[in-house]
Amino acid sequence: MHKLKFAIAGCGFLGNIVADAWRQGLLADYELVGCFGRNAASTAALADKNACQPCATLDELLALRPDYVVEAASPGLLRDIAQPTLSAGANLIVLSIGAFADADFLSQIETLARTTGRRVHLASGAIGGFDVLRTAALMSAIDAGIRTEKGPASLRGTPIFNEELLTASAPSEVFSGNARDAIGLFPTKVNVSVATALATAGVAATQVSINSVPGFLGDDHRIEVRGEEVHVVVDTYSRTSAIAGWSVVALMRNLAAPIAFG
Ligand SMILES: NC(=O)C1=CN([C@@H]2O[C@H](COP(=O)(O)OP(=O)(O)OC[C@H]3O[C@@H](n4cnc5c(N)ncnc54)[C@H](O)[C@@H]3O)[C@@H](O)[C@H]2O)C=CC1
Ligand SMILES: O=C([O-])CC(=O)C(=O)O
Repeated sequence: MHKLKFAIAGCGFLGNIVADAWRQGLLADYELVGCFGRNAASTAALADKNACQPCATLDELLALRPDYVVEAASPGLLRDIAQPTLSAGANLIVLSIGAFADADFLSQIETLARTTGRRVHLASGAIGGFDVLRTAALMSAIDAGIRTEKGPASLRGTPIFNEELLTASAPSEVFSGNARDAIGLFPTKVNVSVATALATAGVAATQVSINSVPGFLGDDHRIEVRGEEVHVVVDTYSRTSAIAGWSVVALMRNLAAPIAFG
């Protein structure tokens, strides 16, 4: 059977979930040909475990002629690899969707995807329901928003963090604004808000509320869209971000399936 070739860019937590799923036989239509990352040890570890090629550069990875490159690294890496990947004839599967809050970058990649005949697939990540969200957005003007709850410790390292959040007894809203400002403040923590915005009202008009909830473990993302005839709520709780890696596995299965969703 002819297999589609895929490669992984970013050999951390989520990249390994995809590779592990492949090794366990859940991506039977694919061959994992290589992986790439800036951390040589984690790149070598993923390659060893999966008997694929460890690559020190994107060029090395693209020389393996993958049909799909799975980006599981960072918004910065997505910016670096999107153009060369499409130009080399590969399709992209993206987790660091926040990079597409930049309208110029988004439009440049959209144009390139059209001219190369390749596609960029946005993984559902830690949320979902893009089908019904996109449908609702077509039907009438909509109000769209996403309310995220996180434990205070997971906000450490962000500009809004302070130690008092750790001892607070009540939930508090630590950010309220639009999706563009949210990803600017939390570049690796709210890809979900940009994904929601791209599926609904756009990054300027999609409301984002981020809440610190004492004692909360994991993330809860509640997306709500109201139109003239429809009211959609998509609420996803996940104890860890593993769901985002698994969403790539589900997406890849759909891409290769004879009977597909969407
Ligand atoms: N769409 C969604 O719902 C979600 C998206 N994400 C995003 O997925 C991405 C991956 O997340 P994790 O696997 O948890 O991160 P991680 O930190 O465990 O792994 C990322 C790997 O990519 C490598 N990397 C990062 N930037 C790089 C660069 N510029 N060049 C080469 N290698 C680079 C790192 O060395 C690391 O090995 C992140 O951008 C994260 O924000 C995470 C959770 C949900
Ligand atoms: O894992 C999550 O719940 C969300 C997340 O990190 C992101 O959107 O980047």
